[in-house]
Amino acid sequence: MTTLVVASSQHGSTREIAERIAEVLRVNKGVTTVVEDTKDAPKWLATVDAVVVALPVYGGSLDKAGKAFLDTHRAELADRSLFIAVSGGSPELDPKLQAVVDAYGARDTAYLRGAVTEEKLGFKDKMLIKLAKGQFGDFRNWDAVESWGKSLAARGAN
Ligand SMILES: Cc1cc2nc3c(=O)[nH]c(=O)nc-3n(C[C@H](O)[C@H](O)[C@H](O)COP(=O)(O)O)c2cc1C
Repeated sequence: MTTLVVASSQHGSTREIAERIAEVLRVNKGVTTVVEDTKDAPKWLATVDAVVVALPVYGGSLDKAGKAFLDTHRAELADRSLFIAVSGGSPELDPKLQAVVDAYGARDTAYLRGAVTEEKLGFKDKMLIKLAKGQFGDFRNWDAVESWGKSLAARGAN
């Protein structure tokens, strides 16, 4: 059985989280994994039993491509073990967004802090972060990422 890890990522930090989740499942739990972006992930859906979707928060909403993947494939995902990881710059996930995430009926969800790297952002995005009084930095907690990733093996990602 293969676990599909879908990485919806605009600047790469959520992709690295998705890759680390896939790596710990593979190395520590012997699970066959594949990591794909939202464009290439659909072709795997028919052949996998478990799907982990990792997507960031942008401008107070779930990343458009990641949310579109969850919405478009809702029926197929309902027949599989689904896990959702949200990444964001804020210390905590807005409860309104948590409610949106919960509505997908995943077996488990996690909020894993991401990275807001000033050098990777264009002028407009930098201004948006500054206006929102957001912080720049790499807030990813790799211990939390790995421990959540490993925990999925006992809950259907195997
Ligand atoms: C323009 C912009 C808007 C953002 N808006 C939010 C936000 O509303 N809430 C939040 O928690 N993080 C916000 N972030 C932080 C991102 O969620 C974080 O940088 C995430 O790790 C980005 O993932 P990516 O590198 O895979 O694109 C924002 C980042 C940018 C650049």
